[in-house]
Amino acid sequence: MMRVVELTKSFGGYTAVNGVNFTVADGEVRAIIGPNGAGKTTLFHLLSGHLKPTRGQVLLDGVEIGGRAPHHIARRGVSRAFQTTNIFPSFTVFDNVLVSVLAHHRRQFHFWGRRDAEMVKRVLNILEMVHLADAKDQLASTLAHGDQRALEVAIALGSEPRVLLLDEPTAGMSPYETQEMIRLLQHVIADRGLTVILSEHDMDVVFGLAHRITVIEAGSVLAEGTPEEIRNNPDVIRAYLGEAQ
Ligand SMILES: Nc1ncnc2c1ncn2[C@@H]1O[C@H](COP(=O)(O)OP(=O)(O)OP(=O)(O)O)[C@@H](O)[C@H]1O
Repeated sequence: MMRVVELTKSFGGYTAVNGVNFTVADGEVRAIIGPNGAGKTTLFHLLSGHLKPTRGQVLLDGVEIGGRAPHHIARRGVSRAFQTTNIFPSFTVFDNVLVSVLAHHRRQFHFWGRRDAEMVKRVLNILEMVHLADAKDQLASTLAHGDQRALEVAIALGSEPRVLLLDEPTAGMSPYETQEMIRLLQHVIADRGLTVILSEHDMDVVFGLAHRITVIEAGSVLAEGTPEEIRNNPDVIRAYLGEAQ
C-alpha cells in the first residue's frame, strides 16, 4: 500500500531522515518509534506532503506521491490526524465532521444550506464510531481533551482515507484517556480496514495497536519487525526501549 524508498531529508548540512526504506501492507498498522529527535516527525511530514524529500520516493499503490502538495496526497487517500489540528473550535462537533465529509466530496459547504441526507448519515455514522454522537451539537471548543482528540480522528475519517497517519495519538493524555484512545483506534481500524502509520512514545499504545514496528535512530532504520521481535531486539533495547520502559 505505502512504500518509502531511500527517503532522505536534509536541512542545510543536517540530515534528519537518512535513506529510510519500508513497506506497509494493505490493512497493516505500522508504528514508527525512536528516541527524541530520531526523525519521526520529519518522516511524517514527508509522507503527508508537508515537506519535500531531498532524495528518495514515497509510493502509494506504486504511484509516486513524494513531494506532492498535502491536499493532493490527501485526495489520493492519505489522511493525517494530530499535530496538524483541523478542528474549528467555534463549530459544533457535527459541523466539524460535515466540513470534512463535504470537502472530500468536493461540495460547496453552505453553512445554512440544504444538508444532503446521505452526507448527514455519513457524519452520524462516524460520530457513533468515535463515541461522540451524543456530543454532536456541542461546540468543539467545549469538549474535554480526550474527546477533542476523538474528534480529530472523526475529521480524518471524513475524507474516507485508505491510509491514516497518526502523530502521537495519545500525547498529553491521562492514563484513562490513553486506554480509551487505544480502544477507539482498535475499533475504527478494524471497522474500516484501514492501513495506519503511527508514531508514538507510549509503548502500551504501540504494543496495543501495531502489527509491525519500525525503529528509527538518528534518521535511519535501526530495526523492523513484529512487536515480539522488537521487544527482544538487543539493539532496540540499548537504543530505545531500555530508556522508555
Ligand atoms: N525545519 C528544520 N530545520 C532544521 N532542523 C530540523 C527541522 N525539523 C527538524 N529538524 C531536526 O531534525 C531532527 C529530527 O527531528 P524530528 O522532529 O523529526 O524528530 P522526532 O523523532 O519527531 O522527535 P520527537 O520524538 O522529539 O518528536 C532534530 O534534530 C531536529 O532538530
